[in-house]
Amino acid sequence: MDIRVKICGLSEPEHVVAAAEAGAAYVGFVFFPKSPRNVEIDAARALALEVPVGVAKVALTVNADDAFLDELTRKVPLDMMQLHGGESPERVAAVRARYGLPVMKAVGIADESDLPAIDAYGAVADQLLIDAKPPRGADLPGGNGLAFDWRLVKRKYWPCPWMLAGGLTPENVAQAVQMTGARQVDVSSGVENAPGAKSAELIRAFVQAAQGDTAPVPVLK
Ligand SMILES: O=C(O)c1ccccc1NCC(=O)[C@H](O)[C@H](O)COP(=O)(O)O
Repeated sequence: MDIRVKICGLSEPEHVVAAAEAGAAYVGFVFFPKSPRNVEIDAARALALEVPVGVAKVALTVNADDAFLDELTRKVPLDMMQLHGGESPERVAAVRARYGLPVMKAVGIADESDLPAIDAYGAVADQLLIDAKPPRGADLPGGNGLAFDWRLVKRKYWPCPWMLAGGLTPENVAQAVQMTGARQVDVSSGVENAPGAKSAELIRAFVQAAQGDTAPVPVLK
C-alpha cells in the first residue's frame, strides 16, 4: 500500500539515513528546547544535508516568532514547516506567505469538540497533522506517545491532505491506517528506545508495517 511515512524528531545522522533507506517520505526535525528531540539550527543544517533528494525535510516549531523562523529558513534547506503550537489560522497563513514553503498545521484531537479545527486550519494550511491532544499540563505539545480514538477521524471529507499521528508504533500502525483511511502517518516515540533515542531497527519496522509489509492485523469493531 502506498502509505507515506514521516519519521519525526531525528537528531542523529544514522537515523536520518535509516529513515531514508527504509522508504520514509518525510523526516522531521524538532526545534523546541524543552523536547528531548530538540536540535539546534546548525546541527539541523548538517542533518538536512544528509537527506537524499525525494525525502522531504520538515521543521517542527512551536509558536516560533519570525526572528527564529528567518534564521531557520536561511540556514537549513527545508521542504515544509510544521507548526505544532497554538498558532492561529492567521499565523499559519502568514508563515506560509512569508517563507514560501508548504505549511503543515498540527491539530490535537481528544474528542468531538476538537473536530471543527480541522476545517478552520484546513482552509489555510497545505496539510494537517492530526495528533493526540497533549494531556493538560504536559511539557510537550506533541511527541508524547499517546493515541486518540481513531474512530473520531473516520470522515469522508478532508479539506486538504493530512497525516495521522499520536502513539503510532510498528505494532498498531497498520490497524490505524485501516481504521482511519489515512494515507500518511507520522511517528516519533514509537520508533524510540527511550525519549529522544531513535532506533534504526524500529524505524525500519515502522515503515514496513505502515506500508503493509507485515501480516494484516484484525479489524477492531
Ligand atoms: O516530538 C517532540 O518532542 C515534540 C515537541 C514539541 C512539539 C511537537 C513534538 N512532536 C510532534 C510530532 O510531530 C510527533 O511526531 C507527533 O506528535 C507524534 O508523536 P508520538 O506520539 O510520540 O509518535
